[in-house]
Amino acid sequence: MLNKSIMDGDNPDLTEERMKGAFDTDKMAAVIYGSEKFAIRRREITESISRIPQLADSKPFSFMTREEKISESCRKLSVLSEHWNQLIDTNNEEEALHLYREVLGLEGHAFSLHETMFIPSLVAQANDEQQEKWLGRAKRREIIGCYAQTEMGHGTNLRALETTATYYPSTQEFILHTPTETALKWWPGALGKSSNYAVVVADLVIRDTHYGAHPFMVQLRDEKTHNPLPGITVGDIGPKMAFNGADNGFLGFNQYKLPRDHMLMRHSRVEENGTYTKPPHAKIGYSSMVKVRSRMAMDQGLFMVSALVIAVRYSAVRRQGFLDDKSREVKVLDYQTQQHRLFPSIARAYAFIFCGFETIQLYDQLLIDVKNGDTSGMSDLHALTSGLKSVVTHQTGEGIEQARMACGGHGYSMASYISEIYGVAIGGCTYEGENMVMLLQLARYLVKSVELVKTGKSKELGPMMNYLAEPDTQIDLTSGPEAYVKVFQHAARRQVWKATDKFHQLMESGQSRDIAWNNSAVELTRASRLHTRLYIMETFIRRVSSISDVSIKKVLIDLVNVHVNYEVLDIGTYALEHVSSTQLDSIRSQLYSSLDTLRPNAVSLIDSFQISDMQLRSVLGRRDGHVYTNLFEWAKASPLNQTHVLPSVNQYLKPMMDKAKL
Ligand SMILES: CC(C)(COP(=O)(O)OP(=O)(O)OC[C@H]1O[C@@H](n2cnc3c(N)ncnc32)[C@H](O)[C@@H]1OP(=O)(O)O)[C@@H](O)C(=O)NCCC(=O)NCCSC(=O)/C=C/CCCCCCCCCCCCC(=O)O
Ligand SMILES: Cc1cc2nc3c(=O)[nH]c(=O)nc-3n(C[C@H](O)[C@H](O)[C@H](O)COP(=O)(O)OP(=O)(O)OC[C@H]3O[C@@H](n4cnc5c(N)ncnc54)[C@H](O)[C@@H]3O)c2cc1C
Repeated sequence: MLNKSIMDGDNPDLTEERMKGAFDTDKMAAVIYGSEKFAIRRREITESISRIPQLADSKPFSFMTREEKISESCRKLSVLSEHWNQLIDTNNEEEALHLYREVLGLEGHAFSLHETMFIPSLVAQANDEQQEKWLGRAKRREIIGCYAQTEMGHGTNLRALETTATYYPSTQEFILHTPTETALKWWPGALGKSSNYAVVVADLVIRDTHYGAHPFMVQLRDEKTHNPLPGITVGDIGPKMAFNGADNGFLGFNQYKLPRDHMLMRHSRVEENGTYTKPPHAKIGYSSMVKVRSRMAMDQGLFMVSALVIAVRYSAVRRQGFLDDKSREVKVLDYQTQQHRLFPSIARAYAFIFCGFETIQLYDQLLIDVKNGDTSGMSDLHALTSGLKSVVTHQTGEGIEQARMACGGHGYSMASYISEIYGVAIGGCTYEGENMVMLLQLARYLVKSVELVKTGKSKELGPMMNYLAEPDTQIDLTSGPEAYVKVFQHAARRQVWKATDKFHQLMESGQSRDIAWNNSAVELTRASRLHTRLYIMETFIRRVSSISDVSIKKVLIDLVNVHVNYEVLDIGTYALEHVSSTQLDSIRSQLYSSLDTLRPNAVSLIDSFQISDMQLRSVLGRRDGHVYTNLFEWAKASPLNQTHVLPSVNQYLKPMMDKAKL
């Protein structure tokens, strides 16, 4: 069987789609998840979870209050604690993330930041003795940690953080203090109620000299009672647009004492007498953010896929209107507009995930290099991940919203669960650095690269930057996807140079650097987006070219064709400077025919992600495709439907109507 999702009793429309698939979905899963071994492990973990009934949701998330969601995830975490070693290799981050996604979902939980930022901060920033003291405890989950950096008044501008950590050689202690209301830590995930420890980022002060943001390991709560320790004010910041299973929190310090060895000292040090040793790279303390940004292409790709699994399956069973055959309504997936709405996002999701693999590996390598004293790769990865997190979060938001609309009215219902996926995913446009700000970080790197070319130092260009020094050439669009890469290179190069020239001209006209930068900022962000989209396209093509299995490669080439045609048309205003409007018309025709080519494999392409019904938490997107029965059952389970007459009717509406009758 080529599509491993075929089951007796499924909706025949979906079975028909699965029969049409021209490739083996297990083999595709191995490509998506990087190896056959991991794809198998994912399935095994999912299977093992299904044998532990206490790990199932006690009721649909959409019917739970925020308090119930938090309690439910804590209940499951306590069940999981009995099964960790039997379910996963606890040293394998990807296995742990898969387990969390299955059992706890995407709405957040007590350990949301423990694995993603707290432990990585200890790994990257704590010295060997500190790791000896805390890392094992954190990994065994004896303590729960989070990452507390953002303050109510400042998130983006780290240099303006107000929380101080002042060192006193006489007592060999730091005093952590929150000098103003705006200095309250505000937003850290799992800080409010769950965590008893935090990596706190504070301005290091020694003898009135401010050394800027540094990380400190801080105990927040008593390990026996879980009460906040004296000098600490901590709580939950309230409900959010989504992600309400997490207790994002606030935190204030009132002259809170911290032993000297609680500053994380792998890279910078404060000696007993207050002597400060600076780190080998000024931004090395920012590594936890780079770690998360390097994961975001993968994580956002998976968010988009979840919405697409729902929308594509639903579109294959939803019949509405007629095409040729007037005896039976068509599957809405047969409409060109529906395909145009969904298939380019499927292509982007694959592309993001392939990019994500690369950037995760680049971060892991950087960690090793930095440990060995080599910080030379930091700027490259910072620039790359800054652009990538901004582009993928924005496009993921767009893709998920299109998926919702593609499900018509039912997409708007919580039964689809798409609104929750959307709400969680677009948080990524903000966290780990607001998107515009991060695009401008990449732009700094791009501008410097142009300056290298201008001053004859092209040899010093970083990875991916050589195209900035190349001349424009004729593009032969019949020569395959590489020609589309050339279009993107031309468009990105032109925009990067244009934005840089504008910035330089404004400075030459007398504007200060900062003002000239601000007056060029929109053009600079456009340059960063084009550069990043070029990187995504190149990575996608490179990954697909490396595949040896013929049937897998064939369908992925079809997907690449959708991608390159769609992307070039999407940057039409930039591309027009390099391709004629007649060529754009021909790209348009190719896009429509590539949608057609992909159509028979659409369901198998999204089934290949092997996202279980449990993980998807969507009534509309279930594997069995019995949409209408499932939807009705779900609505009947709504708390509002547990009585025929609601108390509020008796209390307010009936008396009001009765009064009106008098
Ligand atoms: C970078 C800043 C914007 C500026 O920093 P600053 O110090 O002021 O720097 P400048 O003086 O301007 O100089 C810039 C130069 O420095 C270089 N630089 C900057 N950063 C780096 C770096 N990291 N490495 C190398 N070099 C760097 C830069 O290139 C410049 O160089 P040059 O001068 O041009 O040569 C900084 O202020 C900043 O980073 N701001 C952003 C702040 C930020 O990102 N905050 C993040 C806070 S933490 C957070 O947000 C956490 C969120 C967690 C969310 C997790 C939620 C998960 C939800 C998903 C649920 C999924 C569930 C599924 C299950 C599961 O997976 O668990
Ligand atoms: C779901 C979620 C989870 C989070 N988790 C954590 C966590 O675990 N730990 C933690 O410490 N923090 C966390 N945060 C906080 C998050 O990191 C910050 O909100 C984020 O970095 C953005 O900073 P800000 O809120 O200060 O935005 P602001 O910087 O105030 O952004 C407001 C506007 O100003 C613009 N702007 C600001 N500066 C510039 C500039 N220099 N140039 C151009 N435009 C600019 C932005 O583009 C934006 O349009 C979380 C946030 C969310 C939403």
